[in-house]
Amino acid sequence: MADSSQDVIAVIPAAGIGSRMQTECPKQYLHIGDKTILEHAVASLMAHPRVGQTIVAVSPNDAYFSSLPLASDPRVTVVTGGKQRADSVLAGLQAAGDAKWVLVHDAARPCLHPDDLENLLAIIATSKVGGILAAPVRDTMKRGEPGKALIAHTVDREDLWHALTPQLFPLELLRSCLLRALDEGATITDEASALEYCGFHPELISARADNIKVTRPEDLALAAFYLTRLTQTENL
Ligand SMILES: Nc1ccn([C@@H]2O[C@H](COP(=O)(O)OP(=O)(O)OP(=O)(O)O)[C@@H](O)[C@H]2O)c(=O)n1
Ligand SMILES: C[C@](O)(CO)[C@H](O)COP(=O)(O)O
Repeated sequence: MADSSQDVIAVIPAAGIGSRMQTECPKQYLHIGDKTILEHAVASLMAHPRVGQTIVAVSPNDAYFSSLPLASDPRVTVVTGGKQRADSVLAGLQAAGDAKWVLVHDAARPCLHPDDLENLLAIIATSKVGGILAAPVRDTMKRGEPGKALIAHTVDREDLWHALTPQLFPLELLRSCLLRALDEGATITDEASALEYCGFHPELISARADNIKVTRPEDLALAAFYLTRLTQTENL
């Protein structure tokens, strides 16, 4: 029977190939300690009492997911992802039950801090549009000349943020915005961009910068370091 305190579902896009990581297996299946990056990412959401059904979108050619304990967890549903990240997220949403809100979290972000998840979920009490975890830009930002490694100008970093995940939205609103944006050929790199395309202004929830996405080879050691620190300080 569904638990009514679990009013949020989670969708984990995990159908990427990790081309920038240059490893043999997709990066979400690399191990940090005794778990894969995907398992760390899923566990960080499932640890929250409000999170119920968790939907993982994997590649049609995936050869790894079925051997993980997650594959036989009754709270986990697996779906086939698509060509782009947004297609994978949409495939996950199409398999969702009747929860009102959905958290979307990259399979490649294993270092989510529970306080950031709590801060994001807190907006459910006041928001009709949803929001995302984000980190204010710290460095001086340069715009390059198109196609050249030459500085065109310095970009004002005031009000500039790094978009992170999880991103939290009313399920039906996200589904309809993604369908419209994809149908109209918009560029959608995260869920918020689908809502922006449809005229909404999701909230920015200031979050820790150590919630990194493992993208390039050098990120793996950093993620392992952050995760060890998180496990030690939070007793996870
Ligand atoms: N068609 C796709 C592409 C990406 N993703 C997922 O979206 C998240 C963020 O994407 P990114 O870091 O770009 O992952 P990859 O696409 O795997 O990496 P790359 O761009 O280096 O190939 C990852 O969890 C990835 O598995 C997905 O579910 N479906
Ligand atoms: C969703 C995301 O992680 C937000 O930072 C990001 O957009 C994923 O894709 P990218 O191609 O690595 O930007």
